Amino acid sequence: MPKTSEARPSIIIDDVAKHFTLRHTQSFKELFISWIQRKKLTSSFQALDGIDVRVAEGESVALLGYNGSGKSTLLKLISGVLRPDRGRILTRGRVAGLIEVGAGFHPDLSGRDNVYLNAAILGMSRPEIDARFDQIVEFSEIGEFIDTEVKHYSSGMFVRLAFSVAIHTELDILLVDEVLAVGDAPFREKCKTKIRELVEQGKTMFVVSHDLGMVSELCSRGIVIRRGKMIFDGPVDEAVATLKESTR
Ligand SMILES: Nc1ncnc2c1ncn2[C@@H]1O[C@H](COP(=O)(O)OP(=O)(O)OP(=O)(O)O)[C@@H](O)[C@H]1O
Repeated sequence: MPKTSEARPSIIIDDVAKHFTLRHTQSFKELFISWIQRKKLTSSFQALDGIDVRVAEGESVALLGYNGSGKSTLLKLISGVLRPDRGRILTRGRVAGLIEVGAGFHPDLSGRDNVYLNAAILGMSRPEIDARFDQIVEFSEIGEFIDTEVKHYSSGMFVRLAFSVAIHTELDILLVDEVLAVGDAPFREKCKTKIRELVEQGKTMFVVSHDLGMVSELCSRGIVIRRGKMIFDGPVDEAVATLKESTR
């Protein structure tokens, strides 16, 4: 599918800014001393500023940047977990976020129960989950551990199950934050294949990763963020080069 700006927009990010308030006290004593000394108890940190992005339906976009540049914050804004201070974010269709993977997982529940719980959170009905349950488990390769409480899972198993649930839901936009780094090599390959399939089906993909080889393979477009500002938006190879040339 040609990735032109004439395609229907899937995500519109319009002059978005987000700040966080940083606290500088821990205990009541510190709070009291700061108050006596008239020291500021908090400061404001601008995590994102003036972000303008339009993503067309079916585009796969890599979000690149060094640690703390604001990538996860932007994905959380797109998914609606956070709200921008300024600007607006519009998304078309259902957004499935692999952001804080397993955030909806309950450690004391079995893999099976967590599949039902998370798929329901992602908007699937009970009959839909019943129909896809075997596929979800098969893709995750959890096998006989599906009835074990997830607190006994390894971190890779946990991510595999969470990823599998998310990609088997009915989605239009998939937000992927670094999860692919956690699975082992065979699973990563399988995820890449699945992501390519989803892109071919016209789904929109926003991928955050430090694995530049992988994002170059999966994405056609790259956006580079440095200290909360967008410094590049264009072909993914040029985005990777821009990142490598830039400093934190
Ligand atoms: N809830 C919060 N409260 C205060 N500061 C925050 C909060 N969330 C993020 N930040 C700060 O905002 C900045 C951007 O964080 P973010 O997680 O978006 O970076 P990132 O580019 O995803 O980094 P990484 O590559 O390390 O995952 C960081 O300095 C972080 O400390």
